[in-house]
Amino acid sequence: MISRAALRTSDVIRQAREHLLRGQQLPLGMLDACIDRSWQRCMEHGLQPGTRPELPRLDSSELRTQRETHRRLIELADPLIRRVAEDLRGCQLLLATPDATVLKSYGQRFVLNDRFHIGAGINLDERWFGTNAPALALIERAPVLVKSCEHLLFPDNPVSCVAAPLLDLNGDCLGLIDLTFEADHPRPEIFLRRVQQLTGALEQRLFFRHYQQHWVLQVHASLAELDSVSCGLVALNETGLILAVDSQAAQWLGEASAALIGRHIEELLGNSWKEICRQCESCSALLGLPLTGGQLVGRLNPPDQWQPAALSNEAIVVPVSPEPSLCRDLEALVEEWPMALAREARRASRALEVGLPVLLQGKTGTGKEQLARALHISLGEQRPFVALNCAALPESLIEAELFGYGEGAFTGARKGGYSGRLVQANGGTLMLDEIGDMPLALQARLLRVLQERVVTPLGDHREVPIDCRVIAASHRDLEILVTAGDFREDLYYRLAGVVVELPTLNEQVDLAGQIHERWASLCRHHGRHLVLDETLVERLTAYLWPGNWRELEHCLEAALVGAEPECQRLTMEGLSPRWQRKLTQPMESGVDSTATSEDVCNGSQELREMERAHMVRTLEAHDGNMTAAARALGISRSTLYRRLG
Ligand SMILES: Nc1ncnc2c1ncn2[C@@H]1O[C@H](COP(=O)(O)OP(=O)(O)OP(=O)(O)O)[C@@H](O)[C@H]1O
Repeated sequence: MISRAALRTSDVIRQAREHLLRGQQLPLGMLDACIDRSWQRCMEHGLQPGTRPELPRLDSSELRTQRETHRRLIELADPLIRRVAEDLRGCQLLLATPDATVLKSYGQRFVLNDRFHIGAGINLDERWFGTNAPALALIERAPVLVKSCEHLLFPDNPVSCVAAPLLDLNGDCLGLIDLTFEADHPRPEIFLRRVQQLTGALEQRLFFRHYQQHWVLQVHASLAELDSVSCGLVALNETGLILAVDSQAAQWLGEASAALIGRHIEELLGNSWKEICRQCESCSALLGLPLTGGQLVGRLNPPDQWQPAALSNEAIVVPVSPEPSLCRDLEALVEEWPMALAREARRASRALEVGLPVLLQGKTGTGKEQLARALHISLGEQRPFVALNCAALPESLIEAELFGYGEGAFTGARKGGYSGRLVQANGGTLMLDEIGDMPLALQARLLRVLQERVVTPLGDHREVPIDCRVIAASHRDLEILVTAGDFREDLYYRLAGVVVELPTLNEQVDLAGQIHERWASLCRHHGRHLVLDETLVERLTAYLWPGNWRELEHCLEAALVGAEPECQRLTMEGLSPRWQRKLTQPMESGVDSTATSEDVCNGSQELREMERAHMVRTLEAHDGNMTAAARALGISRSTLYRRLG
């Protein structure tokens, strides 16, 4: 289907459309077979080229209900699709239900024609939308490519799309993933492969999840490919009997799944099952599989992925001992801050003191952790400060890490169990960093703990009372996440006792003054006395600083410690070539997508007007949804409000 569809030229497809409009039968083979079938079905539904259909679209509460219904699908697919969307700039990815209702949209937002944009809440059923990749993938139960001109009702639309269904272990359809890209892309089959890889990876994840209490054998002909989507998976019970075989494994093993299920793995491996299990008592083991017809490589994964080694891995836990530079007393920290912000920080400190939670919001490097530590210190230095980065922990470990577990809670649990970060923070402060990245299912458990103030460790029925102050932080706007259904509203209100929004460097009222302050403090710290050249300061203030304070600090400190001993004034020439380049080409400097919008906003009145018009258009394209529009523009929602205000 891939190559044949790719070979169809738009001229041939146009001719086919004309045949259809004249009521003539299409010559056999003129269209790709699945497109042909789809066009025939569309005609039977009364659709034909030129039909302008009314598309059903869910309102926000209906969409929330759909998302709740398909919560498991979203939790499974969301992180992977996000990653692909970040990779494939300029493409749009959709996650949809088995009846083609779009649950979420990622990346670019394409508009099909002046009437519809593709986004969450629309339903792409063939009966009203005509030929399209999501509908076809569901009907054909296979990956499909639908080129721009093959969309029966929208032949002049600017996009082509590929889609693949996501099947569960029984072969039932859980949903689908669509990838939409510009129609003139020369190699659409690349996207088809990408979407197949994505659904393949998700199906493997489902298999591992389903059989997490069992042994899972990965098989492939090549060691290098053992972790790829082309590897096959076999689930085994504790005695080595085969419980399930996925389609890839059946291919590698050269037999139908049904013929393999119920047989003993020793028949395939030649080794004793006991011996193999002993090899991988604490971790997965690599095996050579001497099979008739050739040698395969395998990896046998023991039941339950939660290994004690992984749980005690300190690298995934934010260290409890604070970095010296981050440990500043609250008053010293807010001394130079704008008055309103300093007032908010003091308010947060008072709130924390009486047990109210504090939420710190701000882009990366805006000083959330620094403020959290200062707030903690203002309560009394003797108490523990426990920071947990919710984004850095694998999803399967967060629960054990937060709530702890009892002895023998699962295979390989530490002797004596583990108290968990919440209990460790007892009497002190718990910082839940990047809380916006916490999976929805865990949010529910955390909410219960915060309400009831007791923790029940995994595998243990005893309740442990906890008494700690909570500071949550996120670079993502939690209100936006709540609106999008990605963060629980009730948890948001539980955490947002006092909200402090930390401004980006570009939002500082007196950035030049702040740069001088920071420079003076660094000079004191390093015992140097260099003057900052004013032309350089101008360049520094014009730069966008996507990494905020952290980036500024790196830039200034590197220049200071690298300056010649006799140097008295730091000018542009004193900076590294990389920094000189960044500061002279500010528009290109941004890895950060805020660069374009922000930079234009700093420009002339005319540019500002153009920027505003662009924002209004984007907002309209997103049905007035500020969250979605801000995301599409690559700026924060508050920035969007401000710029439009
Ligand atoms: N107001 C400030 N003045 C000067 N330096 C600051 C200020 N705020 C933060 N910094 C410095 O910026 C760096 C980053 O701060 P911090 O780690 O607190 O930011 P963050 O918002 O938690 O970042 P991330 O979200 O990436 O974890 C630190 O080295 C800190 O000392």
